[in-house]
Amino acid sequence: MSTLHSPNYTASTSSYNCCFASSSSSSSSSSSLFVHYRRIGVPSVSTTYDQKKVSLQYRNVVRMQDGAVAASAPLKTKELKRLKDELLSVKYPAECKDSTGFGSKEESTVSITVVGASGDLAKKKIFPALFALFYEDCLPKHFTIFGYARSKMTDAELRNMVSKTLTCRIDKRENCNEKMEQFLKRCFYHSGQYDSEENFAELHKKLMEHEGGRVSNRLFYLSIPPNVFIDAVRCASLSASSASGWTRVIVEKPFGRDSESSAALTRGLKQYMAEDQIFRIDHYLGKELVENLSVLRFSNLIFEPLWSRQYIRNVQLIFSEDFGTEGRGGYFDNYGIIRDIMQNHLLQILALFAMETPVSLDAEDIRNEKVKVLRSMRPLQLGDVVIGQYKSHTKGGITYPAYTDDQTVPKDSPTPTFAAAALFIDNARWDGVPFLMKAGKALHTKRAEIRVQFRHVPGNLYNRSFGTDLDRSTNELVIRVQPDEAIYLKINNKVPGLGMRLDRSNLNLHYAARYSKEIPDAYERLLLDAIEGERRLFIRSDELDAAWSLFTPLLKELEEKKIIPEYYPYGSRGPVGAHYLAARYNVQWGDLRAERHQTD
Ligand SMILES: NC(=O)C1=CN([C@@H]2O[C@H](COP(=O)(O)OP(=O)(O)OC[C@H]3O[C@@H](n4cnc5c(N)ncnc54)[C@H](OP(=O)(O)O)[C@@H]3O)[C@@H](O)[C@H]2O)C=CC1
Ligand SMILES: O=C1O[C@H](COP(=O)(O)O)[C@@H](O)[C@H](O)[C@H]1O
Repeated sequence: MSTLHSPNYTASTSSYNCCFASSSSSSSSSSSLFVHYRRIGVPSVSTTYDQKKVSLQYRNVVRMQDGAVAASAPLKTKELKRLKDELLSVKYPAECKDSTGFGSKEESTVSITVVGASGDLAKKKIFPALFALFYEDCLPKHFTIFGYARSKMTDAELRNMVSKTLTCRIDKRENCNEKMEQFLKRCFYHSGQYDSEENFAELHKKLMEHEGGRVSNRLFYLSIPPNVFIDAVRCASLSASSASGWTRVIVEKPFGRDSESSAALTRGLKQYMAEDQIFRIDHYLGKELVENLSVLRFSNLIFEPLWSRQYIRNVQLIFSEDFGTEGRGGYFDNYGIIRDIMQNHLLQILALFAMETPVSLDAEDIRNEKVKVLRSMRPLQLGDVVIGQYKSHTKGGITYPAYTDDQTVPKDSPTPTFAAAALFIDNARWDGVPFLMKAGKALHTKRAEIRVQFRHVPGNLYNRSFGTDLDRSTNELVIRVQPDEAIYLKINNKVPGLGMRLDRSNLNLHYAARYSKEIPDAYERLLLDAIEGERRLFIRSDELDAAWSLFTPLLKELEEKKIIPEYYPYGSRGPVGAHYLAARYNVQWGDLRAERHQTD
């Protein structure tokens, strides 16, 4: 057993505590080393961490589950010392990356303006994500946050509003209140119109005061309705751009309603900003398990060889919410579930799932592959789509509203709140494999997952043991994006005992059990990436065009033919038509099958 001694490496040059354990004593010629270092709160955004260097030089150094580093193979004392020195000179990145985007750390500053700061998204997601980044020391030393909206508010009122939605990580609550106060002191407010260059010029003046003559980098987060996107970008660009550093804009969806309006929006934005200044956000790309999709595929030998029509029978992308459009009916009625979820979140996941191996992890290489796969897809056919809308339902004495009970929704609205669709990728890898999507509001459960159903084992010796439902014997890989993140693979195994009975079990990577760390919110990752100029998780304009060309003809047809949605009760499993659609491709929805068979 290793003994643990902690030389408490908190020298001023190091931001980490280290502890070393040796198998005998530290003076022995051969020791095993256990190094655990933990950040102690010094901002590390400009530190560098060369993991490659460490792993090349010390092949027996491995990263552990909680970010610790361990070297369990015996090391010579000289090596041990060299490793110690090396590790102390290398800074651990925590969850933050190199700050190359910030310019020289001491000289530059980042100003983040949340345009539409009085709104729902700003309160619910953007300010909490910025606070989480601050809490994790991921923001640069010099930063300022401005809220901008038409509502009249003082700085104190903004801080009061923002403070109501801030929370600290549940796994690390040290100095929580203190950190919140420090954060709120860096938040300010300016009231103005979205189309007023004059009002943005006033904002510019205030930003300059806070920037104090440093190189200024400016990020505008457009958390406003799409009809004012271009006005706000024009004013920000003409009156509040940085003269010395970068200026970037994060644009929230919806990016148009169809190919034409999306192209018009892109043209409008590009009048004032270059493509590399525009960060189109799809927050599903920032979710932990969506980020992990490429790691799973490209860093495990066992998956990639199976990742094609040869072994995969169908892929299912499932999104469901157990609440309706409450409060957002006005927005939703103009878009519907296909535009709200399928054309962006689910399609983005599909592209990452199905793309070819990119040349590198560079943003452009990944986005090139995503565009290729989107362009290989067949536009959706009306016959391959089922739409639904939720109706009122009473359960346990509680009456849940119909979609059209919302005051902001017309009584006769045909807008779908549910849709299921079969999509196809006409390329060599995926020819003939149905990709089934299902998205709905006011269903019985909240979940987002990817289900990969594999083919039957040819000539399976154990077929007799499975009874009549042979589909139950096929392997299924489930990537549960939320809630309760997990990746599990269903396999067949023998029930222990003298007989020969088969069972189905899950090989399960359950995140909560495996990692004690709280999973960051998608907006944290994406905001940090935008600050750092990392575009990998943002949508490029040609990707957007390709995505819209798949859905626009269908959306037009649905609207022109005034297709009536199939009604389903609030809190149900959705329209039965979705089952017929799946059955046409010889598929059973994995989520519903899982509910029928507890072990699935
Ligand atoms: N809320 C959410 O969960 C999500 C939102 N989005 C997108 O993010 C953006 C912001 O969403 P959200 O915060 O919900 O939007 P809100 O409707 O809350 O609008 C944000 C702010 O914009 C201003 N505003 C509202 N309506 C108008 C209007 N007609 N003309 C000009 N200004 C207006 C208001 O500020 P003031 O009156 O003070 O100027 C409001 O506080 C939208 O594009 C939305 O589609 C995307 C994903 C999820
Ligand atoms: O973009 C949107 O996403 C949310 C769901 O996001 P999640 O992170 O909570 O899963 C959805 O409710 C909303 O309608 C849609 O606009």
